[in-house]
Amino acid sequence: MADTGKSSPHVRWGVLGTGWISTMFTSDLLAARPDAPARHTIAALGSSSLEKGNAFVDKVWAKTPDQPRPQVYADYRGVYDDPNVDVVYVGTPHSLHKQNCLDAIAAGKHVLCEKPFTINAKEAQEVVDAARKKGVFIMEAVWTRFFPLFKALYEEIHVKKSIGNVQRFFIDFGNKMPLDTLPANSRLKDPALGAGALLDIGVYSLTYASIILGDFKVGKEHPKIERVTSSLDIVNGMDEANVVVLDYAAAAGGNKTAVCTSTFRTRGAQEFARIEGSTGSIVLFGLVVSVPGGFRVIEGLQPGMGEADTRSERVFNIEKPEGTLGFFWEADAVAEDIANGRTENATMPLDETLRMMKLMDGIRQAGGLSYPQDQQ
Ligand SMILES: NC(=O)C1=CN([C@@H]2O[C@H](COP(=O)(O)OP(=O)(O)OC[C@H]3O[C@@H](n4cnc5c(N)ncnc54)[C@H](OP(=O)(O)O)[C@@H]3O)[C@@H](O)[C@H]2O)C=CC1
Ligand SMILES: O=C1OC[C@@H](O)[C@H](O)[C@H]1O
Repeated sequence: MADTGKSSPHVRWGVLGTGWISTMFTSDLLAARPDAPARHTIAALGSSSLEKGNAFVDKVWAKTPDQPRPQVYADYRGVYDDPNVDVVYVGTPHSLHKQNCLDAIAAGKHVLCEKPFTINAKEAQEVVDAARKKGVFIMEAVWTRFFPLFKALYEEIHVKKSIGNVQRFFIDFGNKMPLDTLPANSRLKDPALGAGALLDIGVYSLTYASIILGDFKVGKEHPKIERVTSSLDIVNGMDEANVVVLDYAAAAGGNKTAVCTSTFRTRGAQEFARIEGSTGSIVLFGLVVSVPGGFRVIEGLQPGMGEADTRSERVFNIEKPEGTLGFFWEADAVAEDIANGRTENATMPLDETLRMMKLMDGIRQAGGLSYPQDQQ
């Protein structure tokens, strides 16, 4: 079991998959962080082959050779059955998440599963039910929620009330993908693997909108969304781009609208989102939507013609250790939860995952986008 001593919690991870996200997640956990609130060991790695697994370890551990190397397995079963693994990290394509989670749960492991949690809400419910029955911890890895950005935004919007009542929110996640040259079996192109902008990156735009317009409330506490309007641009069985408008009437203050877009066709701007309030606005910026860098608070409204400009501006920048992306924040939260015997995380509870999956199911249904898994 995870170390529950009084010192900082320590968890031993078993990673599934050797792709892009497993590389980034693992590198962040191995990076030196002197003030880290939790300790992480990568105890095991599951891959489709020993060759791939060992090549992954050689590459990822090159910068931190003193960190213990994991046991490498030529399948995922080895990770589920490894007694040195406390929590399984699912870094495989979306369509595999359900089975990987169910297998890890059946083996009694805690789970952190990449976003989107599953292909649809039905699959998500199956996994949630299994985890609850087994009594293990499970969370969807919506890592951006764990950035200090949202705590700082809460302070600005709800404590300092720097921009008055929030009225509108605009966000765009543009992530240009080389769709013409990617192989047909790429997870970004193959509908059977859950390809499409909504599930891959639209989930972030919807997450930000939910947090900002939903008064930072998750799961069953989340205010009702009065109307969802959307348009999916579907090519070869997947949405290459989408637009979703969320109208909230029941949020505090009422009548708030979010315009959320995501696309695989172009790279979005560095200033990716804007929160408009009755007395000011906040502009969010960063590398990409999933890796925010901070925000600018603009107190005061844009002057009208002939009016003096009385606005003032402040900037909040997110600090993190050199060379890291910020995956350690969600990993630390998982470690804290497991060490304290919790089976869900308060920032990203299972009801919030189910709510988001249902929201995306509805958007896909309205736009005529279905995956093979929807028929099962
Ligand atoms: N939080 C974040 O910022 C990000 C999250 N993600 C999420 O992580 C998941 C994986 O994405 P990403 O790492 O980009 O994907 P990759 O294609 O780069 O890697 C996926 C890995 O999964 C394993 N795998 C198992 N079955 C298959 C299959 N049928 N086809 C392809 N790979 C398979 C492979 O590892 P092996 O052969 O070693 O088993 C492969 O390397 C997705 O669900 C995505 O949404 C992705 C990027 C960023
Ligand atoms: O979660 C993600 O964020 C970054 C993107 O590059 C990636 O496709 C997506 O899965």
